[in-house]
Amino acid sequence: MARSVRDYDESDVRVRPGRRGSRPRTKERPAHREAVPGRVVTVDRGRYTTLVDEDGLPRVVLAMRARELGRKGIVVGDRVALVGDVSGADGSLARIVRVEPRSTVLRRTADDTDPVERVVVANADQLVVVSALADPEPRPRLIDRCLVAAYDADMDPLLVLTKADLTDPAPFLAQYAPLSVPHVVVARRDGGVDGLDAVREALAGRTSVLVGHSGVGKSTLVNALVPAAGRATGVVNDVTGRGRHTSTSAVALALPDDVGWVVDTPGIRSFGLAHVDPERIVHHFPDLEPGTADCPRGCSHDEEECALDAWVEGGNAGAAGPSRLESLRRLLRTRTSAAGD
Ligand SMILES: Nc1nc2c(ncn2[C@@H]2O[C@H](COP(=O)(O)OP(=O)(O)OP(=O)(O)O)[C@@H](O)[C@H]2O)c(=O)[nH]1
Ligand SMILES: [Zn+2]
Repeated sequence: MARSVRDYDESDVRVRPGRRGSRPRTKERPAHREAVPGRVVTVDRGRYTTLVDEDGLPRVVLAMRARELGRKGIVVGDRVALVGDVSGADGSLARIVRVEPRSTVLRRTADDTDPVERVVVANADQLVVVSALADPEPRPRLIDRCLVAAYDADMDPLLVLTKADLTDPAPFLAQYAPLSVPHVVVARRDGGVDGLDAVREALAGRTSVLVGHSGVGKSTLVNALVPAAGRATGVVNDVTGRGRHTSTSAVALALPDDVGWVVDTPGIRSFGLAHVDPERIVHHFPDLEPGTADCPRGCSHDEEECALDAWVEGGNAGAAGPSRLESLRRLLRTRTSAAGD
């Protein structure tokens, strides 16, 4: 994580540009008021568990929000500046004085228990939709909704299809082929996970949010990818003193060898799509997008006057044009279909 001190502007933050790792890392380090950068790994009832890596020895630092932050939300994945006791020692509590600008935000849909649509993860660049090929059956409408959420958030989607040992993945893949979404197929073999290397490769160098409904094998995957996942959660719980981690908050886990992050999202089943602008989705179909030039103003791209039909019929999007347009419209329609299914 790059240390960024250039623009700390809080009055109680003393800026010392260019110094890095000059203090010895000891548990006894006194409280000080100089901001250090950290990344939020989980949020639980007003306590933020952050990972601070000043000198290549990452440590878990528990923090609360500073008053001067006002009502600004802090979510998993946020890069923050911490002051106060940033030692990470037992019982210590730092303060978050700044939230760095976010590169992306992923919002969860409003639901029965919480009517407000909320940002759940910041700064992720890939949305990994985990789906079983069987047991439970894939839910294409839910997958489509996740793809739309990814496109809207400017995140790259990745499909991870589990349980290929139970059924042939070909029919499912055929259904998704026109979207050309990257995918990885995994299966259980000899007590291990077959295809794990391909998943690792797809996650390398990225911050990936994993979503998937219950039973698809997401935990199995996370545990295989991050052998220390259980332990990491344990550390978090030691620090927060809250016992077993039962919250439904997302948890960011560092992949071994520092090759990226995965954010596990236990409680997130769907996304709010009502306000998604069709143009943001079409933008991910570069073969079709130029054809919208002749559309009427405010075209939904799913109406009679839409210019895309003529564009595709004219062969402008190649042989795959018709199926691509059909898939695009299928995604556009998820915005109005029921959430969560
Ligand atoms: N046959 C087969 N079973 C699998 C595979 N991956 C996971 N499972 C099984 O599927 C069940 C669900 O796996 P989990 O990893 O707990 O699924 P999850 O998505 O985390 O589900 P929740 O914990 O309910 O959120 C378990 O019994 C796993 O052993 C696979 O590739 N093939
Ligand atoms: Zn149109």
